[in-house]
Amino acid sequence: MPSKAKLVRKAPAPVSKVPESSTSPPNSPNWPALRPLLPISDLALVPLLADHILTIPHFWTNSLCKTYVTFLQTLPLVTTPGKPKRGDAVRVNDRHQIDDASFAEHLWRDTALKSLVEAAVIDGEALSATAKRELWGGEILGLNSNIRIYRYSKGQYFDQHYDDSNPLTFPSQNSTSPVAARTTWTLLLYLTAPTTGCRGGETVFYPDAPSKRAAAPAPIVAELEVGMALLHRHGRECLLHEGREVTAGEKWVIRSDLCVKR
Ligand SMILES: O=C(O)CCC(=O)C(=O)O
Ligand SMILES: [Fe+2]
Repeated sequence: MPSKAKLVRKAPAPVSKVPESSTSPPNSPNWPALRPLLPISDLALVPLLADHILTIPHFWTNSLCKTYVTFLQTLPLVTTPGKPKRGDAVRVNDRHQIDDASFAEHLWRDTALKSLVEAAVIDGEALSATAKRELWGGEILGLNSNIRIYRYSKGQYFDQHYDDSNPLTFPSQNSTSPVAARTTWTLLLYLTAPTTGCRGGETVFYPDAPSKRAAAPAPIVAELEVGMALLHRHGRECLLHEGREVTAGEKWVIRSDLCVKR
């Protein structure tokens, strides 16, 4: 007979999840914990186009991205209906959209995002309070609770478009009444890249020509990198942009927006 000790099974290690809060919707997914992450000292805002496009390489680690792709595959994704509404860009991908203020808050506070955005050190220079307000479009509150998950498979893409700034109400930290807010920058977090077998899918920006007669500047290509976050200004100052067609593998993206006080 086996000894008692041998029969005692080790309890499975608890899977730590993003803790639920009162701001989780009833159908909130069981988001995996946001770790491992690199220390903030290893991360920085890197301009791709000054004042318009900033990236944070290695914002999420490869292993966290892998955990998320596995998890996100279990969510119900909706394939874009073939014909867009009038005025809407052609988006051909599979999407899961959820209003989840709790997850948005974790993505903001439990990662380096809040610190990097609030510190706004760009090219080694810390912006003044005024320059920060100008850059972010106001007093920063956090991330839009409207979380969008995109999966692009071979042949899928997001055609050229501009992202709108949207008015919304933001859950308040210290008072019960929500704060009037608006979105000012798009956040894209890439979970896959050529290193995971995804080809194509780059986000490409088309800056306006400086004058009618001037030639259009060269497009700016954000190459996919696993765990890289990209922020770009949207609303009135949004650059025309697209998600190029994926030609192999899958492109996975988490999208939210930076919100400021209205
Ligand atoms: O997937 C991309 O690269 C672009 C996504 C995008 O433009 C959007 O969500 O508005
Ligand atoms: Fe967009």
